[in-house]
Amino acid sequence: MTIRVAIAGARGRMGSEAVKAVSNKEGMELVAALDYKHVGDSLGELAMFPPQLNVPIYTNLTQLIEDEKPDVLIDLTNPESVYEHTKEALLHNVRPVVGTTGFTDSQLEELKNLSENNKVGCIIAPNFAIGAILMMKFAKEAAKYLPNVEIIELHHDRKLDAPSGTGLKTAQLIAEVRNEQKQGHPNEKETIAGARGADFEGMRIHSVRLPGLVAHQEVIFGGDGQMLTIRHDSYNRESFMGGVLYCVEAVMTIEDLVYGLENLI
Ligand SMILES: NC(=O)C1=CN([C@@H]2O[C@H](COP(=O)(O)OP(=O)(O)OC[C@H]3O[C@@H](n4cnc5c(N)ncnc54)[C@H](O)[C@@H]3O)[C@@H](O)[C@H]2O)C=CC1
Ligand SMILES: O=C(O)C1=N[C@H](C(=O)O)C[C@H](O)C1
Repeated sequence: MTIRVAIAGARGRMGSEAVKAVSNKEGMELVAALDYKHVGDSLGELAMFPPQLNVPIYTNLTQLIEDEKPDVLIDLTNPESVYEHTKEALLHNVRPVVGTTGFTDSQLEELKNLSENNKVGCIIAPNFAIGAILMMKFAKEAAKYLPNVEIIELHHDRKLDAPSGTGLKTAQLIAEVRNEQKQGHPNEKETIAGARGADFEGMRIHSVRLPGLVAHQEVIFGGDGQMLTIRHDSYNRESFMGGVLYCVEAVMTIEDLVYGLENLI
């Protein structure tokens, strides 16, 4: 069976890479793109894609679903749009594979309920790169033995959300095995607000944004006379595509919402 795939955010940094990956994947057909420009055009009319890419661009998701009947919607848009897209897809029995970050806890909860009640599979993956998944798994394991930990995530300066979805997910996984604890000196004071980073159950998350970066993270553990650093680097967006294609296949086999690829591999 060929999986009919639509991509929201197809003109973006991740979306355009996903267009290439899905178009070249046997067993998948790219049937439509959603973006908020170029309605009625096909992707092949845009300079960034090969002219033979005859895939219609929609600006309205409901219309896209009605016309093109995708099995899967890959969302690579932005924190403002992703929740509505995912909900809309689930309500129309289209299975979302979501890479976009920036969900609130209540949005995740609501989508989980919707996915389970409608028995429509959904994968929300803050990071599709296998190395990043392993970094998170190893960090969770290390935190059982070294509970003093800080996260430094580093990204390109076009990124909208901070901390990154990966930084947040790493902190959530560590919190599953670590009791909440305040780190640093009990009387420490910030003389410039934010100097100690964001506080997640006493764990500090620091967000660096610079041109030249793609997506990088260090999880640093301190112990008596020792330090452990677990680091992952994505040097390009191809690094995420194996995970994207894996999720498109996997989402066809599940009937609930999976948050994080570490739950599937
Ligand atoms: N899960 C993962 O492994 C990864 C996730 N990301 C996430 O993917 C998202 C996209 O990242 P980039 O590609 O760097 O961003 P980008 O800004 O390059 O692309 C976003 C695209 O979405 C489109 N868009 C925005 N609102 C829309 C709407 N309402 N309807 C349709 N299209 C809309 C924009 O026109 C643009 O083409 C971000 O949330 C980022 O954090 C990025 C890299 C890896
Ligand atoms: O915006 C990005 O680029 C990335 N976003 C995701 C995140 O917020 O963790 C995944 C990856 O780090 C790249």
